[in-house]
Amino acid sequence: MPPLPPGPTLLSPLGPLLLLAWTSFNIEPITLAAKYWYGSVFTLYLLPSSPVILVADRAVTHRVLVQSGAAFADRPPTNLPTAVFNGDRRTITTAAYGPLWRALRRNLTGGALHPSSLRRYAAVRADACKQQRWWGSGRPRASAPRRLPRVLQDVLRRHRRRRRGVHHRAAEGVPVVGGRVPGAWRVPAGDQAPVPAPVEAHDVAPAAAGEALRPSDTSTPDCYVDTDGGRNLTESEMVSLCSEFLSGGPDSTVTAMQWTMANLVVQREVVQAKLRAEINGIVAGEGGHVGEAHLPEMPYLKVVVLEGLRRHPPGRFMLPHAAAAAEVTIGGFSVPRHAAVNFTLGGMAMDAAVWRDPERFRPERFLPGGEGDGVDLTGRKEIKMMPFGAGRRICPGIEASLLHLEYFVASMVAAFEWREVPGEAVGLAEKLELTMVMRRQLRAIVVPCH
Ligand code: HEM
Repeated sequence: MPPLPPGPTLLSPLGPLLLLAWTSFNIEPITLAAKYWYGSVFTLYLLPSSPVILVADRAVTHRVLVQSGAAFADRPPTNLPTAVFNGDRRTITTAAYGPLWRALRRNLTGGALHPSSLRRYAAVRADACKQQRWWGSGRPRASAPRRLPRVLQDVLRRHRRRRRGVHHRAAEGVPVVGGRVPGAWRVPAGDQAPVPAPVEAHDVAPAAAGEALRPSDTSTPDCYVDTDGGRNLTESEMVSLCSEFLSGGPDSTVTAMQWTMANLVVQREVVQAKLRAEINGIVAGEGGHVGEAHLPEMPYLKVVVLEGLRRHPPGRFMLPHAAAAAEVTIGGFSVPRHAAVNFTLGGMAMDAAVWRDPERFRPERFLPGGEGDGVDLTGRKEIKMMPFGAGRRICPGIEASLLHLEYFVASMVAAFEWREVPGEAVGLAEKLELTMVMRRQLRAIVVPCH
């Protein structure tokens, strides 16, 4: 077999110390230096026994994730803490590439995240926007950071419907433990492709944690996996699935939204004013209220959101991938079966070979004639930026996230002018938490426009 990709051996003893010392330790600068010294495929030993193979080249990433199909669509085995929190590889994010992963993912994309489902929740989003009206006091407020996560989580969590008198409470279709748990798809046993089939809803009384689930409603609610080979999901599996849905999704979206709003505050007179002019031109006759039907008519809004995702991708790496078979190579180097393989998603979006003046927030680069014109976020043809990943494991929340970003950014800009607090310049320094957030939270004066 060819050797592992080269990499800094010094990190082998230092890696665990760095990780222990800083839980939010950002390895991005190390990957930049490693790329310089070792080329675009290299190995980092953040834990001595677990090499991470990093790919820092757009063309190689395209070959590995898109052209090679499923070759790198697996995930590495989970360590103990991840297994505790993620139901031992029984969530979409952690499941091995295979029938369970396919079933879980199809249930999400064909159900809760299906465009028709997303459309159905337009009223919840509109309601969330109405609740923001109190922001417009003209006084400085840390509005965006405090309210945005709540607004989005409201949207994702409080999807209420009444069917035949039964009140379902579900997070875009994900069962909520402790409330009413909607039924879901049955995953057939064996290796055949899972065929979704609705099964009954269940009711978990809040006080009855641990008790058996009782069928309570035979309507067909939004779905999630309920059974696997004929068995019910355990409560801990349900919690893991709910948590996967409710934590990563809103967190990444809110992060992207805050960065976009921050840049709109910094460039109030140019970018924000241009965006408001576009929005007003479309919604002026409707009291400034943005409806989702208006969004396709707003090309500048789209490029503002794209530039936010390019300049400040919430994650700088993907979730770790792994080879789906033994004896696989990348760029002539060996990739052991269960080794983590990752991609420098953040670095690629700042690649000066593609992006002119990449540090600058400049939405115009995505307009006709610009270097980002026609960019494909799924990276099917080529990878220029990939805030949602690429290939088989690409983020299934991509459409939902773009809708939320466009709708909320447009609504916030239509309703308020966002101004810098005098004497308090908006800082664009970063801090690594679950996602790459603003080191100093955005504070802005929001002035009602209507
Ligand atoms: C701006 C918002 C978001 C960004 C930037 C983002 C980004 C990503 C990235 C980079 C990955 C890793 C892809 C890979 O490993 O190849 C991912 C995976 C995933 N995302 Fe998102 N995401 C966002 C929103 C959401 C939302 C709203 C949901 C669902 C409600 C979601 C659910 C998932 C799931 C389940 C996976 C795992 C996919 C798999 O392993 O097959 N994400 N996301």
